[in-house]
Amino acid sequence: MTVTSEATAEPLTAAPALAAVEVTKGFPHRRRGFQRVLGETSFSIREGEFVTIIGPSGSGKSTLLKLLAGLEAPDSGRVELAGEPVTAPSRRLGVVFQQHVLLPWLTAKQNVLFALEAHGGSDRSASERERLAEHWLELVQLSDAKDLKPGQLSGGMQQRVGIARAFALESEVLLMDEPLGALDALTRHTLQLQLLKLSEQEKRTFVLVTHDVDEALLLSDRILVLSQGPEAAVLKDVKVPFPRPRDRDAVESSSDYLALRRELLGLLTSGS
Ligand SMILES: Nc1ncnc2c1ncn2[C@@H]1O[C@H](COP(=O)(O)OP(=O)(O)OP(=O)(O)O)[C@@H](O)[C@H]1O
Repeated sequence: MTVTSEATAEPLTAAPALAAVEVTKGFPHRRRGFQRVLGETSFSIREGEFVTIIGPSGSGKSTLLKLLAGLEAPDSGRVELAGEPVTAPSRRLGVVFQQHVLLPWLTAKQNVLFALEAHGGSDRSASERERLAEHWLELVQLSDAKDLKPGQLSGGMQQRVGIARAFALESEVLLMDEPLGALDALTRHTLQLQLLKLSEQEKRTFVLVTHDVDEALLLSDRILVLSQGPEAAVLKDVKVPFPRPRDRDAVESSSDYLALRRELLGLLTSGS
C-alpha cells in the first residue's frame, strides 16, 4: 500500500533541516525474494523541530531512521540534510540507539571523551573536550558517577551516558531509535523528562522513533505516523500543539491530550 504523505503539504516556516524525498527501501525476503518495506515516502523536518516517528511494529521506523542517518541507502529517492544529499553517516547526523555500546574498559567520562576525540577531536583542545564531557554528564545527572565503568552503572545510567555522548557531539540533527526502550517504567519516566529538558534547551533538530504514544506527545512538535507495512508510508502528520516549555502534568491535563492520544492509538491499530 502506498499512502500519500500529508507531511509535505504543510508550509515550511523555517529551512528544512532534513528531508526524505520519495524514498523507498526493501530487503531480500526468504519467501518472496524481495520485500519493499517503505513505499514512496516524503516529508520535511524543519530546523529546530522535534519530530517523532511512530508506527506499528515492523512498519519500517528503524529502517527510515537509518536512511535519515545515512546508515542505509534508499533504493530510490533521496535524503537531504539542509538541501545536500545524505549518502553516508556524518558528524552532522548524530544517532542514539536503544542499546548504547559503551566501551567497558573506559569510565563514563572517558566514553564521552573517546567519542569527542574520534569525531573531530582536533577541532577542540583537550581541555575543551574535558569541559564538554563534564558538562553533558552533569546535565544527565551523572557527575557523581563519571569515573565509574559501564559494568558499575545501572541500565538507566548507561543509557544516560549514551545520551550525554550523543549530545556532546553537537550534531545538527540527533536521530534517536527507541533510546529509552530497554528501561523500566520508572527510569523511562525520569529520562523522558530529562530528554524533554535537554531538547528544549538545545537549538537542534531531533528525530525520535518510539512505540510510546505518551512519550511522543510529551516530546514532539510533530508526530509522523507510519502505516502498517509492507510498503509503509506516512499515514498522518500530527501537529502537537502543547506550548513550550512543557511539563508532563500540563501536557497530560490539556484538553487536547486525550483526543490526540486516542487518534494516535486509533491510527496505530487501524494502520490505514
Ligand atoms: N537488514 C535487513 N534485512 C532484511 N530485512 C530487514 C532488514 N532490516 C529490516 N528488515 C525488515 O524490515 C521490516 C521493518 O523493520 P524495522 O526494524 O524498520 O521496523 P520497525 O517499525 O522499526 O519495527 P519495531 O517497531 O518492531 O522495532 C521488518 O520486516 C524487518 O524484518
